[in-house]
Amino acid sequence: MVRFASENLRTVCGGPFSFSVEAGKCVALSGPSGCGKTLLLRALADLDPAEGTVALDGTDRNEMTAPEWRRQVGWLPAESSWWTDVVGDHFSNNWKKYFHWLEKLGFEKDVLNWNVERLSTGEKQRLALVRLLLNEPKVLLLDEPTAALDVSNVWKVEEVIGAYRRNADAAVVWVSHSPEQIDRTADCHMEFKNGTLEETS
Ligand SMILES: Nc1ncnc2c1ncn2[C@@H]1O[C@H](COP(=O)(O)OP(=O)(O)OP(=O)(O)O)[C@@H](O)[C@H]1O
Repeated sequence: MVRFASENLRTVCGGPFSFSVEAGKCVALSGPSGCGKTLLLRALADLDPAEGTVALDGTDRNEMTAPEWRRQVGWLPAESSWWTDVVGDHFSNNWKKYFHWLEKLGFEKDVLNWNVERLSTGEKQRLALVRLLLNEPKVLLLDEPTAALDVSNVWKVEEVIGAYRRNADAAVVWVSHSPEQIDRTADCHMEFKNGTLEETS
């Protein structure tokens, strides 16, 4: 089943971008710095205006409210935003159901009481991932989700995303600069070339 598809999408930086991701599959996107990867993810998440169409399970983005689209099409930015002082304030009430993800990523329950100011870049990155998964999105748009992490944490994050993908049958679009990571995680690899996307495998 095609879970997520874009057709002739154009951002300020390029296009047309046409690709689809089946339920439970992962498409990796790569390309040089500044080629427009983040802008494409933001357009897919309906955060920036863009020409063209994007559909989730056959339903066009314009047929849903923006909050509903963004809940189901979850965007993990390269740099996460935190809007209150305490970590736990950012987590939805179902955090207990998914506490094992926090544990898997090296945290104890106490992390919910931590002040956001003390978080390292890598801690923010891992916590922002769990925060996103708590919304149970059908699509994950991941912008370099392991960029700030050591090897051991890279593998843990890959495992959590892989487990979520399988369990939720989620479609994943994963921006990565690492060919090894793309080999480990993706079913298909698309590269930015001349302002658009070319499939490499
Ligand atoms: N709102 C905007 N209007 C016009 N140009 C923009 C806008 N936002 C970003 N850009 C430019 O578009 C280009 C692509 O930016 P983008 O953040 O998508 O790159 P990227 O491929 O994600 O890069 P990196 O790998 O460094 O994160 C950059 O040159 C950037 O300066």
